[in-house]
Amino acid sequence: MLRIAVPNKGSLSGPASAILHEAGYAQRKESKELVLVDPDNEVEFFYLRPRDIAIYVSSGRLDIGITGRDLLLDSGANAEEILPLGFARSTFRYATKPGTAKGPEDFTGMTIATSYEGIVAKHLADQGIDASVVHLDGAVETAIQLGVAEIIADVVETGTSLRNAGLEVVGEPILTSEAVVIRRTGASNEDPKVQQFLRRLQGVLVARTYVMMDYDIRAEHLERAVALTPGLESPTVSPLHNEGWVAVRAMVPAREAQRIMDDLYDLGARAILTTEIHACRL
Ligand SMILES: Nc1ncnc2c1ncn2[C@@H]1O[C@H](COP(=O)(O)OP(=O)(O)OP(=O)(O)O)[C@@H](O)[C@H]1O
Ligand SMILES: O=P(O)(O)OC[C@H]1O[C@H](OP(=O)(O)OP(=O)(O)O)[C@H](O)[C@@H]1O
Ligand SMILES: [Mg+2]
Repeated sequence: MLRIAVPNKGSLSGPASAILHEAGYAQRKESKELVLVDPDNEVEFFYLRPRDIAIYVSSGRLDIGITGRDLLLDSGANAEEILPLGFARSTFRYATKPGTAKGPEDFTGMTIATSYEGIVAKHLADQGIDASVVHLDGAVETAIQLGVAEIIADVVETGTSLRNAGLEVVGEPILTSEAVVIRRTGASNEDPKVQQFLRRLQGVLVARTYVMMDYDIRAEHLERAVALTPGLESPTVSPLHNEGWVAVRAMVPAREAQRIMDDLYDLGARAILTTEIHACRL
């Protein structure tokens, strides 16, 4: 059985279970369940604290895990990223009250509060900055108001939490994060069960990113239409009963679908349809 770690709480938990469910795996019905066996797919899911997942995976007791890139790096665990998943996107940044510092070079002698001590200590050491780091579990934005630190280093998504605390980002982002699939560093790439798991998740990512587009067009405009909808390999072109017309079918990026439909219409295409893709293997 493939043993997989899944976040049990926080921002990663819901979307991680959702992508696994879309990929055809059984998922827990209740947030208190800690282990779930999916016998049909020969997989066992362990619902663990997101912060602990890299440690379990690096121990070799679990084959793979879903966690945040920032949590993986912070843990210092012997695990590596094998597939980015595109959700729980954020940046990790320093922030402070306006006027405190222009950049990390001004942090010398100051105290930085964070839940990600590993990332911050390494970043400061790499930059040769001599500052103290104080570890807090969460809600670190309040640490400045309460005088525990002059600077914070935290996850920033929309920036709302910082704004509400009267803080502003300082310096460049330390890193950009998203949910990722991880495995023990150097673990075999060839395990067919792991390969199948990754193909299924990739299939969901593609199905989320693309739509299927169908349209009819006069054969003389086909080349220009196909340039707009090149598909992944090459579009399917079928004859229509009406002579001089063909039907075209191709995958297109969902984000661009409306613009492509407008351009196809202007070229003379008609009966332009898009349909959602539910699953795929590339
Ligand atoms: N607002 C957010 N937007 C996107 N990703 C986030 C956000 N907050 C946290 N994350 C990501 O979630 C992961 C941290 O998960 P964790 O469960 O420790 O914290 P959380 O999601 O803030 O939950 P909580 O603080 O409620 O326990 C990290 O990868 C982090 O980048
Ligand atoms: O830029 P934003 O969109 O505001 O998102 C970022 C905030 O979200 C997370 O906090 P969370 O609500 O999980 O609380 P926590 O600080 O206790 O983890 C994170 O720690 C930031 O505080
Ligand atoms: Mg949080």
